[in-house]
Amino acid sequence: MYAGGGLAGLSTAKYLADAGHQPVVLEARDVLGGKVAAWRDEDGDVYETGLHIFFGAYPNVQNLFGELGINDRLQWKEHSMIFASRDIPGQFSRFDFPPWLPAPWNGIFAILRNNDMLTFPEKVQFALGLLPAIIQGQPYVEKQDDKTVTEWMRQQGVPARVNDEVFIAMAKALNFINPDELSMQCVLIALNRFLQETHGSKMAFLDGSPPERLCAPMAEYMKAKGGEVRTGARLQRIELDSGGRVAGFRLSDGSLATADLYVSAMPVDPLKPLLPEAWRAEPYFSKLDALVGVPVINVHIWFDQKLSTVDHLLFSRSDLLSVYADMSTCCKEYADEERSMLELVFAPAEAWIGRSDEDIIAATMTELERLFPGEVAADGSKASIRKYKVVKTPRSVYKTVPNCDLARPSQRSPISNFYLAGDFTKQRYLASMEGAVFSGKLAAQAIAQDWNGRHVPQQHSADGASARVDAKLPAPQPVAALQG
Ligand SMILES: Cc1cc2nc3c(=O)[nH]c(=O)nc-3n(C[C@H](O)[C@H](O)[C@H](O)COP(=O)(O)OP(=O)(O)OC[C@H]3O[C@@H](n4cnc5c(N)ncnc54)[C@H](O)[C@@H]3O)c2cc1C
Repeated sequence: MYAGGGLAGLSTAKYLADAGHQPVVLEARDVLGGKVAAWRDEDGDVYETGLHIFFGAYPNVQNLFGELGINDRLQWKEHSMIFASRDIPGQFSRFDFPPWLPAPWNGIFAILRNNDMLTFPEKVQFALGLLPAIIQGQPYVEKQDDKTVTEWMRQQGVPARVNDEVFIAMAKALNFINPDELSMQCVLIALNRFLQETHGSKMAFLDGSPPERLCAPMAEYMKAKGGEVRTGARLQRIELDSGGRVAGFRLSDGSLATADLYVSAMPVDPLKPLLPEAWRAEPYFSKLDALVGVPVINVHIWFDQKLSTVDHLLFSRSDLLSVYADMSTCCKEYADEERSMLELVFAPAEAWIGRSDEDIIAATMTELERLFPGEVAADGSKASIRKYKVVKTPRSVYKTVPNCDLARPSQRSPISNFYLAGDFTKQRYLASMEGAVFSGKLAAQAIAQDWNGRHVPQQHSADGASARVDAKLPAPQPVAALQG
């Protein structure tokens, strides 16, 4: 029984269905996908919770697409990173990764070739700052969770301009916050993947609405194996038995959903208030208090004409915006040769999440004036807005501030019949679609290990006692089959 029909819940269910279980996914909303959820407006146009990019460094997502037979739905773009100029309106600067060079040389080549953003001495100083990470590897990366990106830059003697030119954009893209808040560990994890894997930073767009093009095939796959998906089924209380284990999920309609095993694949913010009092003293659960979702806003503007955009993700490097794309060019289902639809991530959004849609659109238009000086005017006197949609997520992915990595829980909880999945749970891919899918796979793997019928699993009880748990479930497939 799984609460949460985002990518983590669907991934857990998919991999447990593969292992012979009959998962039931309970999703509170009437749409699957969670942070990749999307809707259609009265014209049939899609608007989304977030502009989503898939990276080459997402092996579990790519395996999943392969297993579902939907590889062709990923629209891979040129291997480049494109940044708007901070000083010259309408100018862009590219980092092009040559296809004929393997990692890390393709990345080094791309950085050395770009002279618009950093000078050669600044690149050298940044590379020197990174030396400890290159020499000491993962232990060093983990230690950097105690400082922000800005603090790390200062400590390593990296010029402040490197922070301003590159890392404001990167921090906003990674976690919707600025580098003076983001943990340096987060940046090093991303850089590591991008520099170690030849295609790590290559980007793809899904070819249409995520609930239809990705979540539906996941749901169909597990349903074909005996699973079930119920939308509009909101978990309201976790009922316990006399031993402190889960006895059932009480739903908001008053019904009690029962099963052999329970998984929460909800985001950390709605999970915390649902944790039973009896579990709260356990550090595994109490430390979740340190994880808090960050606000973000996703803006869609449909224009009456085609703007001069490219078929790629763009880093806006503007104060209020993070990344954006012309979805009428980048995404097959949203294609329109005559008119643009810009999808833009508005971040940091703390000060804006309570503001009206009109205010947010007006602020976005002012930023767009700089990005499209010949085509967009804030007063709408150039390209006109046909319509817009603003989707606010007051608590999105967990805010990756220093020291919060320690609070991320493993998928196996101290309660023997309760597991966690979700991008915030411990896995090596941060809060991302890859992290969500991988967390589901790890939760399925933990369940398979604990309930494989060949041994009685250890109960990791809050009081440290080991209790017997009946292995009632069908024997799953070998655990190795679940690994990414
Ligand atoms: C604006 C934006 C842009 C993003 N861009 C990218 C990107 O480019 N690349 C990338 O990799 N990642 C990106 N992400 C992050 C990515 O979307 C998430 O990391 C991932 O989708 C999280 O999946 P999840 O299953 O862990 O959580 P969620 O998607 O939040 O799913 C949790 C589910 O639980 C449900 N739920 C909540 N409470 C209950 C309850 N009481 N009972 C039952 N169900 C409940 C929710 O409705 C939801 O469906 C972006 C996120 C946002 C918001």
